Amino acid sequence: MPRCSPAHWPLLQAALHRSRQCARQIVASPSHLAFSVNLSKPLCFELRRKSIRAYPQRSLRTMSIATTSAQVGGATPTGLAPSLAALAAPRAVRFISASEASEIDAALMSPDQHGYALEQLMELAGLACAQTVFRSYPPDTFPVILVAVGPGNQGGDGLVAARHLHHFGYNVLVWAPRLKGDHISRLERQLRNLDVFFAMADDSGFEDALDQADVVLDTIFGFSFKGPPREPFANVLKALIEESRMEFQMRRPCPPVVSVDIPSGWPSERGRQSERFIPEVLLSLTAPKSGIRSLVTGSKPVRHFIGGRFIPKALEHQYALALPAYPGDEQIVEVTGWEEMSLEQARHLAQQEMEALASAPSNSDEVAASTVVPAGTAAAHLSHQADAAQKLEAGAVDDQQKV
Ligand SMILES: NC(=O)C1=CN([C@@H]2O[C@H](COP(=O)(O)OP(=O)(O)OC[C@H]3O[C@@H](n4cnc5c(N)ncnc54)[C@H](OP(=O)(O)O)[C@@H]3O)[C@@H](O)[C@H]2O)[C@H](O)CC1
Repeated sequence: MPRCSPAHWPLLQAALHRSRQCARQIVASPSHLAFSVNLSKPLCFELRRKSIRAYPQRSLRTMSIATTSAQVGGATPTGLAPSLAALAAPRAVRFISASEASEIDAALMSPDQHGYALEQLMELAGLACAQTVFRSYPPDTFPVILVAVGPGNQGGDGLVAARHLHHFGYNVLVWAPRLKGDHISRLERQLRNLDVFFAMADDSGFEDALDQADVVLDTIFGFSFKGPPREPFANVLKALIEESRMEFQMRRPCPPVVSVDIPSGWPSERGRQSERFIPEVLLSLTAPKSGIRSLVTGSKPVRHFIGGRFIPKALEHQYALALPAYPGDEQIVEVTGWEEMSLEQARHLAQQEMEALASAPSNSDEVAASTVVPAGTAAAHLSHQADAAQKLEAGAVDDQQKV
């Protein structure tokens, strides 16, 4: 097994980065580090005194590097491992169908499987919505937000988001014509106690609020929308459809819209272009849905985030979700312009991660000290590590790198 010195780490990072390979699942202990690489193009690494050579090798499955904390310059392996994963994450997402999304929700909320309560997931989903708005349209430039709330769970996400957005410093207007159920009433109560403004629950209430808004959070319908829109939502959706927007633009430019999972009114799998409005930003909860493929990929993708940081690794593997790494403590990760990953590729990746996990150190001391670091905990170090790797790529990683 090769020995690794501190000088090798940036080179290894650069090699992974350059070859766009994926170090997905990392197992680290004070004395051992192992990670799997994306087997679409397996790599072997040869460590040299001052450089590292990477070359394709068919049979290689998991690379192991023996090291010690002393050898990595005092940095903890858990600190190093995530930066590798983040640097090398693949820039592709897998799209799931509406029925897969419902199945995943059911598994998350089954007491016998993952045990979540809907309210917990809604809270995290709503926080992700609020973070997406804040990241895309900060309140110093876009102080007034209209949150359009629908009758299902996505409407609940919207009410949670409205509360967070209030605390983030926005002036929040809520349009919510059909609030029902105990939990939804509690969320409404929380907002009313914060003096959040509720617009009249009809078309004119929506249009007045739209007139004042600098940005709109569209949480009317998610992946359970079916058939032609029914009142009281039909006219409001018309107002958001592009042609109606143009009329509106004669009075004032239409505010940008942030949609969740799928723009409201879009059929979740396919549908006519004329029935759609185009949001500026899309947040996919859990994983992108197949209905938004054309919106977020190709030559003119809208800004795209993934949120809903609550998927256990086992579930991610079961559905081959191939989720990207979330940076640090954030609830969203930006994936704008990422292309589609096929189901086959995603399954392959899931298989590799499971193998990497299975090949974790088995020695009892090591197991006790080891930490399984999912790629999702990785990217806190992303930007400065990426800069460092780019510089290294330009200079230190020389012609010895053959990939
Ligand atoms: N795991 C996660 O990522 C989570 C995501 N969440 C969010 O939940 C939605 C899906 O929630 P769901 O309640 O299943 O569905 P919707 O929010 O899309 O709305 C269903 C309601 O919409 C009504 N509906 C459906 N079609 C129409 C229509 N054509 N016209 C009018 N109204 C319509 C439907 O009414 P029915 O009478 O048909 O029952 C429902 O009332 C997901 O997208 C995420 O945003 C969860 O919050 C947490 C987990």
